[in-house]
Amino acid sequence: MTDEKQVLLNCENVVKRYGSLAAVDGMSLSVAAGEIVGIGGPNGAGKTTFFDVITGITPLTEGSIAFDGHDITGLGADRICQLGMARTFQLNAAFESLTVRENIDVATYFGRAKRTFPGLRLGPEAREQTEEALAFVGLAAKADQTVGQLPVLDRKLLMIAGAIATRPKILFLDEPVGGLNTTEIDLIMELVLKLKGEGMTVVLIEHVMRFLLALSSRVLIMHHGKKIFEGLPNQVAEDPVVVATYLGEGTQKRLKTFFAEGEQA
Ligand SMILES: Nc1ncnc2c1ncn2[C@@H]1O[C@H](COP(=O)(O)OP(=O)(O)OP(=O)(O)O)[C@@H](O)[C@H]1O
Repeated sequence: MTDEKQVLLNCENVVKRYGSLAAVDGMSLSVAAGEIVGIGGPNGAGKTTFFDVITGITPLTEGSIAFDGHDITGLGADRICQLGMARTFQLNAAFESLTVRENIDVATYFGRAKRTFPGLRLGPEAREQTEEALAFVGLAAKADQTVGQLPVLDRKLLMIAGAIATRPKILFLDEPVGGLNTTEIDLIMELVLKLKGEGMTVVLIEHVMRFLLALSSRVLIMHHGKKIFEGLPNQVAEDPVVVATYLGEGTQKRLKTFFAEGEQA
């Protein structure tokens, strides 16, 4: 569990209602600096909505969120980003007709408290943020390509680049490997480990359990807007409620083998 002194993010009893539907229904989560926390759960469990509420994309209905010494409950996404929180999206969101570099420039600009209006002008420090992010994810050689031409892997890398260009203290990744093949999944895994190596705190949502469980130091499983499990990665497949509502027996068996082989290695 997290040490009180190191807590970077603290969500308490967060509720998000859409009409009569409680998409997030009393979620609490503490994340310590340097942790990788994984969130899983069936489709429609409320995982993305929980990210949306934390990152200020949509206002919460009830509860409170503290981040890095600030009460961020009710703040907008730009202000929250400027305080050091960045995210990627499940869909490959990008400005299709802009180049890779221009897309990251937009993110860099969004993350800066001091913006130069009018127009999207970046000073030398902001330029450096964009170039660093490009290099970090390995997209520097494609910086001048139009995003519309990029394959799925590069689009995923682009979103991560945009997020880290804002120099966040915490990074939220929403299904960073959805739609990728095994080699590509491994590449993103390496990238997340590289970020962790640099001290980044990460919260990630993923259905690819191998990815989720290998990277996370702690895992939460959501169902109907609620947390139904919180524990170590190797405990997930042991939990009867998680197996019944999410994993199924086939995945449970595969995951048990995965951890047994890991222990032998
Ligand atoms: N803007 C919205 N308006 C109304 N209902 C919404 C809205 N956004 C999400 N929901 C509903 O909230 C519930 C949770 O959706 P959410 O996308 O957060 O789930 P999820 O766990 O991320 O699912 P997935 O794994 O499929 O991405 C769903 O029933 C969804 O239809």
